Amino acid sequence: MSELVFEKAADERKDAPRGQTRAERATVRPASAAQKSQRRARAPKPRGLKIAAWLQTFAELMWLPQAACLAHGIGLIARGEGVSAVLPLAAAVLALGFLKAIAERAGSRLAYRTARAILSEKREAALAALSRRSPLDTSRVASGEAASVIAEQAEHIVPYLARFQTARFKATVVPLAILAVIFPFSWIAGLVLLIAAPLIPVFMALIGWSAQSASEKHLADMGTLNAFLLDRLRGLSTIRAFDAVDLVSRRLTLRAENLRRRTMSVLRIAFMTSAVLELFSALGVAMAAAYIGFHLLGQIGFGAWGGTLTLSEGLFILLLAPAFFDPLRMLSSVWHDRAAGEAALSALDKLAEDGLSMVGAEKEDIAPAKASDRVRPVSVEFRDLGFVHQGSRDPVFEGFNLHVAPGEHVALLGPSGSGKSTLLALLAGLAELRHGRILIDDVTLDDANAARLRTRMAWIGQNPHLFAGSIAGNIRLHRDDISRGAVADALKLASLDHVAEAHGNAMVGENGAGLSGGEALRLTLARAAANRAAGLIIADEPTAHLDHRTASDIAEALLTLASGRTLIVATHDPILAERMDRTIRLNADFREVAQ
Ligand SMILES: Nc1ncnc2c1ncn2[C@@H]1O[C@H](COP(=O)(O)OP(=O)(O)OP(=O)(O)O)[C@@H](O)[C@H]1O
Repeated sequence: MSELVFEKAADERKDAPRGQTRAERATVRPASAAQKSQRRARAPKPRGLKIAAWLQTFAELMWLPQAACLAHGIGLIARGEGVSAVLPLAAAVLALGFLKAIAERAGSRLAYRTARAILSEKREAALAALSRRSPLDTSRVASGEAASVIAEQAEHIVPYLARFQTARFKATVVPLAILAVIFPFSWIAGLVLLIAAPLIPVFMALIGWSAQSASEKHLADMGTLNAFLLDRLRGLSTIRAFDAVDLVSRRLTLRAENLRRRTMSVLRIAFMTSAVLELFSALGVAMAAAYIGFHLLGQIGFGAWGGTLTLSEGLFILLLAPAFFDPLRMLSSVWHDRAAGEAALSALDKLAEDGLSMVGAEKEDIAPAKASDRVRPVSVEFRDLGFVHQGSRDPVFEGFNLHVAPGEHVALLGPSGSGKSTLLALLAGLAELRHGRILIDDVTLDDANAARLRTRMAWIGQNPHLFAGSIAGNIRLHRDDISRGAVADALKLASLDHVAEAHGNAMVGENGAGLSGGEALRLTLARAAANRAAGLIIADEPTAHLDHRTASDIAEALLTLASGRTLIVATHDPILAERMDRTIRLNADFREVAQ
């Protein structure tokens, strides 16, 4: 039944609002304050990230004992001690360095692995939600937009989780630990750092507000440009046919220029953030160094709790001062990961939301039909059917009844909008009924049975979506259980074997480029034929937009395919309808059925 979903997805373009395709709309829009706080609440913090943050913080803290050993060693050398006194300290510095490197590496690996696992989970959830959604759901995200979010923007989550979250934790713990170590030696050096430090977050927050909005606008523009490109590439032949290539390329240039300006403003803010940070950290370190220098020279006597700092103590403070600012500098360098990461998380979460679901969408892991399965025609019954489209007030069906016997071939006729396609979609379980039941071989099409029943159906759509690839690949559609022989039989049945031979291993282009309209339809017939267990063929206007000769060829192939199977076909074609066992005429008021 997967082909049914694929083909309906291709029809989604007609659901886009007028004047602007959904693909054209921005993928990530600047968020309101409420949305932002919601997002922050959603940022995942699993155990792996917490452990990674602790490991990296531990690695950073290793500098404290290293600095102590270095300062003490230099103090010993200054006092004229021999190399033997310094050697154990040098060994300790080396050993601590190893420990630091190991902890740093383990922390980074764990952080990246966890972030990638979260990304995969989020991607899977988004894809699962998309596959559960009914093709009738008009609020479904456009394919271009979904592809851009899942494939490209989602990658921003990794640096956000792996770098920003751990950097933030380090920036909270490490400066406090360093202050706690410096204060017992000199309250004045601690005070200098304590005063310089908060200025950094304050300035970063001030700059961060504009950075956040600039980043979001940048991402939104990137999404719009992606969606615009994808949409226009898909419609390239239409653009050429209407001689609009120049106009479209001018619009593209305009959008690219907008994106360039946005990128520059994000970069400007990024440079400003790091300049401010460097300034304050340099000032902080310089002031601490000036105090220590003058204190050691005896020019400033206070600030060491009434005592005097030794050379080792002074050096120790001097070595720690830059390390005090390091985590803050790191945090600023990954500051921009946050905006992009949170926007990507929110876009993925939006995709993972459930909309109008197919019946039994949760149970898609049903074993496919085996080659040995024999085709068995099925009976179909619509009993007191009531259905209203999402967002619509007028019911399409109200008290509709119809029985189709096993092996019967039925045509649904009726004016445009009378509900033919809707009836076929309901039969395939693409939407929940308002009331009534659909029985297939006396089994109710409900959440428990729909997935299994769908394996016994084959769908032939009006606008079959053909994927770029070989003809055989397009028939098989990743259904590995379909053998080469089955593909050859299906091609023969759809009278497509000579076309397949002529094509050889040549690829069919996107949307069936390289095949005629009739051949593309035959390919859909072959897809249905390859499903050996399909006892029910559902065909939605298979001969629409075809010339008389091709239409009659397709009708012939359809009848061959449907022999020994139940066939329900929606059509406007009286010649095709005539060849069916029975014709059902749906009235325009959607209620009555005339036979
Ligand atoms: N996804 C949808 N959401 C809301 N309303 C819909 C949706 N699809 C169809 N409709 C509406 O339901 C009614 C029946 O549409 P349907 O496509 O079933 O008619 P049809 O008989 O197949 O028409 P046609 O012969 O032109 O294909 C129409 O009024 C249509 O506007």
